[in-house]
Amino acid sequence: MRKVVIAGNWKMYKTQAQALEFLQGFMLELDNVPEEREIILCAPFTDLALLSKNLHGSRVQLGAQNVHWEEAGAYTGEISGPMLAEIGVRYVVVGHSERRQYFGETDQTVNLRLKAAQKYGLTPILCVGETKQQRDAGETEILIYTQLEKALVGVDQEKLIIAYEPIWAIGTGDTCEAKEANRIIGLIRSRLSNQNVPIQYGGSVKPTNIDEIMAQPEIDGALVGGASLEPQSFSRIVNYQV
Ligand SMILES: O=C(CO)COP(=O)(O)O
Repeated sequence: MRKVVIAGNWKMYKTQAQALEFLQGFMLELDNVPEEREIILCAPFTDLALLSKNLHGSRVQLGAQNVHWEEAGAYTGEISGPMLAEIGVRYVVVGHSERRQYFGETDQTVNLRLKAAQKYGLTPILCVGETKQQRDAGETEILIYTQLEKALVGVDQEKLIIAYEPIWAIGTGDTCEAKEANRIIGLIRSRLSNQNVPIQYGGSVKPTNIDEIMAQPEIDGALVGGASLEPQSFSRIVNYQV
């Protein structure tokens, strides 16, 4: 059985005060969420220790948005797996398109980060997805296969989540049709050796489209940006109706 995993990616939003305010509203809305749904908040580094304390004993797990491949070293501005694990972080987003686009992330560095995450006990959420230009050129499948192949060399598929995030659907309100997301996610699964890897959809997931997305047989969850910032909208998403 594949696990359902709903993760919020807060990106570069929320001071500690704002993170606490979010929890006050959000935690009240989880009572009816079926137990088998994994709920993760991927927060900025400065929020993680505080969130860890406040989420202790709750069902909400903590994720980071990046991890370096070395245990320690002269890497100004980076963060290591042991630093994250020590404060209770369990997941980490790796290879998000914003990191690839603005911070020079490549399939090779994605691969290094995935292996490091696993080495230090974190479950990585690997993001893959095409640009509008690549989609229009009919290159979606080959691009995703290449991203997967290069990212997954030496990676343990027992401790992995994948998120299909078409770049043209991120932050645009332009969601990928649920059926098309389902098709691509099926193709991603066909390239994996472990058929139990949860595969999420990400890109303009909202309270208004989550039910249709989660109704798709191949889609195991969502990676949610903007709509994870408000307690009401993210709680509606984790409370999706089947
Ligand atoms: O990038 C995303 C999640 O990682 C998606 O962002 P939006 O939900 O804001 O489109």
